[in-house]
Amino acid sequence: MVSKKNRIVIALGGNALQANPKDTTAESQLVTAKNTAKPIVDLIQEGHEVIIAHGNGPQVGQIVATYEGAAQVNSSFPIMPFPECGAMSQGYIGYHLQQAIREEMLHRGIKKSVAALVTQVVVDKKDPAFENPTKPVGSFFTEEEAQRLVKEKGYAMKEDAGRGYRRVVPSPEPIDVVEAPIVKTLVDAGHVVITVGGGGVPVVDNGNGSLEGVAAVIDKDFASAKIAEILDADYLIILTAVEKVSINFNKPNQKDLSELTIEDVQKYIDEGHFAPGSMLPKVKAAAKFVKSKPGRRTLITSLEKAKEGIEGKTGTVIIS
Ligand SMILES: Nc1ncnc2c1ncn2[C@@H]1O[C@H](COP(=O)(O)OP(=O)(O)O)[C@@H](O)[C@H]1O
Ligand SMILES: NC(=O)OP(=O)(O)O
Repeated sequence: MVSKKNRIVIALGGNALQANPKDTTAESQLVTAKNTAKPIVDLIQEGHEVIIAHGNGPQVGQIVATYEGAAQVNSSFPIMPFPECGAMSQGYIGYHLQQAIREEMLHRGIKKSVAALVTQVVVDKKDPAFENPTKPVGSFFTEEEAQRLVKEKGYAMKEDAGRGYRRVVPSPEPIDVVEAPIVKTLVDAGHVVITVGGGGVPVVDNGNGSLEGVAAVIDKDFASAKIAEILDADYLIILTAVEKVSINFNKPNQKDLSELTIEDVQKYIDEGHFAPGSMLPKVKAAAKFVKSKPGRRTLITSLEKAKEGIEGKTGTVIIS
């Protein structure tokens, strides 16, 4: 699929980075990051300019829950605001990715630097998403546990694509990436950049030159499409837990798709084939990026199949 030298934004799923939902330890995530680094460094080795974005749904939820748990044990322990937890998740995941990518590049004799940049993304404080939480964060719960959390903590809980119940938080649309000029400077200079982690820390512009963090989680697929547009990227590659996008997902008549036009995407969205909070934002972000300029393409595939997907052997390609 990717032949000549290109500028490529790779979006890594937060769930995909915690490959085993039963093992959400940092040690396990670092192992996944090391495996993830391989197909990323393949692209770097081929001479492509690579920018990495990543999700943080499970991780930010776990950070929030850790602070809440600590405050229950010791009331002098502060509750950490959501945007600060988002920034921590960027540091946590960015650290793993930069360590893994650096090591893989060193191993292959590639002399490049990699840096994770704490990135703020501007959202509209009047975005209707604030009234309707949709973004799943944190661990998966049974229906019973979810009902208890609604009662005890006032969380909004929703079923997540047949995998169990998760807390949901508002997910406003990304408008602008505050640090985009710095990302561009670093990429132009040949460095590998990890940015818009967790969709970026959501901030609103107060109109007086100051930015203020807000309690939300931006969808990293939309943030990735946004930074890809700003950087004039050729490709957006969304790596998640499934090899291909499907229609009739999880049903006996499930059909995996290899290629989708933006018209197909709209048709299947209208028919309700993509679960909100999981596959729906991916296909929407894919179509948005492809539509933004002729020649742009998006690939959606799994971390494990990334290499084959990039070689055009599997995955779902979205074209105009
Ligand atoms: N139509 C569909 N085709 C493929 N996967 C789907 C579909 N609808 C929902 N899904 C689910 O979406 C998941 C990807 O979303 P999610 O786990 O939120 O991604 P991320 O890797 O970005 O964290 C897949 O693993 C799958 O369980
Ligand atoms: N922020 C975000 O989109 O995270 P996930 O990829 O984990 O859903």
